Amino acid sequence: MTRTHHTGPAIVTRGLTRHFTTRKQTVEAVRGLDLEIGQGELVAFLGPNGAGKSTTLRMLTTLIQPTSGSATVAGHDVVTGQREVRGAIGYVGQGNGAGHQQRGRDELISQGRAYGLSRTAARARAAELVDSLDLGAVADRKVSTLSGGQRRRLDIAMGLVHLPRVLFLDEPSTGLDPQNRANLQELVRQLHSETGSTVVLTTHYLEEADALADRVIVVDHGRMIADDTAHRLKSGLGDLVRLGFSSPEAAGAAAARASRLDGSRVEVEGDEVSLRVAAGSELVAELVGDLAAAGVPVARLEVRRPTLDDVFLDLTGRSLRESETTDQPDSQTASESEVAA
Ligand SMILES: Nc1ncnc2c1ncn2[C@@H]1O[C@H](COP(=O)(O)OP(=O)(O)OP(=O)(O)O)[C@@H](O)[C@H]1O
Repeated sequence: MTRTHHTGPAIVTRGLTRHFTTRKQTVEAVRGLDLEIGQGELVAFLGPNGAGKSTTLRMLTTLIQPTSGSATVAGHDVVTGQREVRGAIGYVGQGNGAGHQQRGRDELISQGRAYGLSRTAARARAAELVDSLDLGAVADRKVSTLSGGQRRRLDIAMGLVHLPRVLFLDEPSTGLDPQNRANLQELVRQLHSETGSTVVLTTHYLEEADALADRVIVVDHGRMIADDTAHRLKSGLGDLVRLGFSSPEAAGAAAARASRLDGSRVEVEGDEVSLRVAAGSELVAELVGDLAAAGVPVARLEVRRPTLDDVFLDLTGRSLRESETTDQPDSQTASESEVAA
């Protein structure tokens, strides 16, 4: 199969906003998102439950309309150019889209037919996908008999049938065990490098965003709070250094000296001093020597590179891992019929 290209960014959003109105309340799921994603980028939307990741994806894939603002995907407006957008994208949602009683291969062929391929072309495309996604051993089994990981691979194959220019994956590895999650990440990476498609995925797995994406867009409460490479987001924080002392007094004295370091942020808790410094390891060696000379020897020492969770904590004052368990979506069960754009 071949595909046509447009020039310009793969995705542009301007003030993209979506509210949901239920009987009880209005939820501002996405609040004024301004975004530009270039062709061929691999981007992760990272954020806790209820942050607005799926809602953003659902607007970009034309499943729901924005309340206000605008978005184009592959050069087409998501409202006025719905058909064109749908022709240009692949979407793998959170639920498994494939029917249960059909064989995987037949699902792929039906999907190809739905996208306008002839029967012969649809068969050929299905065979190609079975081969490239390593589905040979399972393609001729009923979907209902597949494992979670196999089914997820089939879902992705479904999203790729028409060689989409932009592939959206909504939490592709949720519910998979670590081995299958790693396999799936490898598959996404491989697909991205082989097809050159733009790939946008949502995740609440920090490690996934970190390992997979060229660019990480962190969202919280419907807003974008950071947008950069994982590496730059983390290195912007500096290294995290924890020093232990023999007493709180010694820790206080050490903190006073440590705060003289350029750009450091120092906190004291009991007999421990935590600080963040750029290029932590080198400065720490100096600091430890300096403290020993000043009669405040360091008893324990830990230098840690920041994680994306530290970035989230720095931006929001709470940990992404904690907000996973505490931020329950307010009205996840509300049905679409209750919803007003
Ligand atoms: N159909 C709907 N009706 C009412 N509220 C909704 C609807 N869909 C989403 N919401 C609300 O919008 C907010 C954002 O939800 P969304 O599903 O976009 O978050 P998310 O970041 O994808 O979360 P998760 O990681 O749990 O999938 C949540 O408060 C959610 O309850």
